[in-house]
Amino acid sequence: MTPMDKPNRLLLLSELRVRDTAYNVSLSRSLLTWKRRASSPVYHPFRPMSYVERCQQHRWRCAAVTFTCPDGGLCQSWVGAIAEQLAAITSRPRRLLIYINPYGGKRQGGRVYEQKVAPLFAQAAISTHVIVTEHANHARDHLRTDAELKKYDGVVCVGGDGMFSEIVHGLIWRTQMDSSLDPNSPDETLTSCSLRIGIIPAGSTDCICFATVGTNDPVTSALHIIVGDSQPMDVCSIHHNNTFLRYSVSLLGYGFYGDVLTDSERKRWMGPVRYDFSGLKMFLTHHYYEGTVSYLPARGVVGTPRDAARCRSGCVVCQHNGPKPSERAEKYETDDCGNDGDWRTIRGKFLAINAASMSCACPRSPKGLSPAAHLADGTTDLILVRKCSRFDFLRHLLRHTNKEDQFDLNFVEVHRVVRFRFMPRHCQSDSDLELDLLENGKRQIFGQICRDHPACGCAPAYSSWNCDGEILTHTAIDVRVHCRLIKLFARGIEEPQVFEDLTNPCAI
Ligand SMILES: CCCCCCCCCCCCC/C=C/[C@@H](O)[C@H](COP(=O)(O)O)NC(=O)CCCCC
Ligand SMILES: Nc1ncnc2c1ncn2[C@@H]1O[C@H](COP(=O)(O)OP(=O)(O)O)[C@@H](O)[C@H]1O
Ligand SMILES: [Ca+2]
Repeated sequence: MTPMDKPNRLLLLSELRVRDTAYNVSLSRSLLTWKRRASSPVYHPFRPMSYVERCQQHRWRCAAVTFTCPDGGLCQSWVGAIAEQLAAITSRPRRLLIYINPYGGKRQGGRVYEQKVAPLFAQAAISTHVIVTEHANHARDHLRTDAELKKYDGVVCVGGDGMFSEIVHGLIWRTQMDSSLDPNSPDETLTSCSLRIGIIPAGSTDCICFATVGTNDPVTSALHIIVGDSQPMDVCSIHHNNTFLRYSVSLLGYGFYGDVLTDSERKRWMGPVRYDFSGLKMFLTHHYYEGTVSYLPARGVVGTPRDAARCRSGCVVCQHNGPKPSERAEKYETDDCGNDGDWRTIRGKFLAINAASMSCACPRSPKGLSPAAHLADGTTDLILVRKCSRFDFLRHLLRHTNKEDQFDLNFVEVHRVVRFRFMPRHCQSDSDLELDLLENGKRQIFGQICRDHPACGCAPAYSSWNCDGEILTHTAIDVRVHCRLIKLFARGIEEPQVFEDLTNPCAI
């Protein structure tokens, strides 16, 4: 049962007991509730029943309750009715394909799964096929070609954002091949994946889990999978010269976040703390990059990146803007009869160019890179941080960790877009290239040396794109949002008031 569901028809209402305390217990379709009352006689025990209990900070736990009642027949009616209701819920997965990355985060993926998740899946009678990956892209390639997807109700990854990205790439690719679509065409309207994806967080940032559930807790994620939650999510496709490069669901970042990622990969032995070291180093290095950003603003959508409202469970903005706002991109281009359409262009020197297709909230930044971004509205928030002083950049970064608005600075701008392109300055045209050849050549040579010597002032001409934690091989890219291309076993972050009056909502 999701909090958005309407109250269901009442199926059973009885006075039952838990130990010596009497309760009015009611069962409606998939919702079991009990309220304390004063009462008496001899009671027959049911067998213990598991249910989901909400705890602090969006965590869920599995709890058990044993009811007793005065009459054996009534007891049977209750047990039968509950079993019948649970069997009737078709959204709950019965068979899952699970990939464990033993290499991500603190290298605890296997242990986390065996100790915290497998017992819950067994208790919920979910059958599993578990694959521990042996190398990078093992899960992606298995999903692309080998996996018998018809046998499963969902795919689960145990790992970080990089591991999730592998699953997304495998599933989207397979779905497009099955639909005879060409992933190399940036203008193709892609087919949404039917299988839902579950994330058991065991990586370094785990931003996709945090931003869709509200916490990075393996047990909570396992329970969202068991109750069969579903959260659609936007996906950006990234192309270079009509060649497909990658998909992105969270952060696509050039400049600061690209440099942090490139530097941190060399420090993977440090575990998740590598990002703090590389973050500090890249902040001190203070490289900026020149280039041109063009974008198509999102039109006809409700919501802006500066809204106070947040994307939460049952988000009305996502409901309003879906299901296919990404098609607006094509509409703009054709409406304007070959002109530039509604494309806007900005040239400049940037410390960071970030596209956040969701808030990108994570433990390092609980409100995220773009706090008002939406999971399933068909848009991405394009954040441009222009060249500024170190002090000002620090002010901007620190605002990711407190209540102040990180966009309320004169060197930062944010646009809600459906498509954008980036061209680094030195790729712009042959004449530009000739003019800059000498200078650029020097910079390239010194850039290599000077990465580790920020004081000498020589900056590299190019950064890399950080695409959900993976480094992109190209800098000039064409990015397009595909509305609701995938679905997660999640429901979005719940507002506290959603569950204050639903204390015992889900039987397992
Ligand atoms: C001086 C105070 C600085 C505070 C800056 C805080 C800003 C943090 C924003 C973090 C956004 C993270 C977006 C998520 C990116 C992940 O996809 C990616 C890979 O994750 P995983 O595979 O689980 O390792 N993580 C990163 O790129 C790390 C960025 C860290 C930046 C400091
Ligand atoms: N068995 C493996 N050995 C090495 N790398 C792997 C393996 N399985 C997956 N990977 C790769 O590990 C990288 C990091 O994975 P991820 O789960 O995101 O951890 P982290 O959050 O620590 O980056 C991803 O690029 C993924 O493709
Ligand atoms: Ca979005």
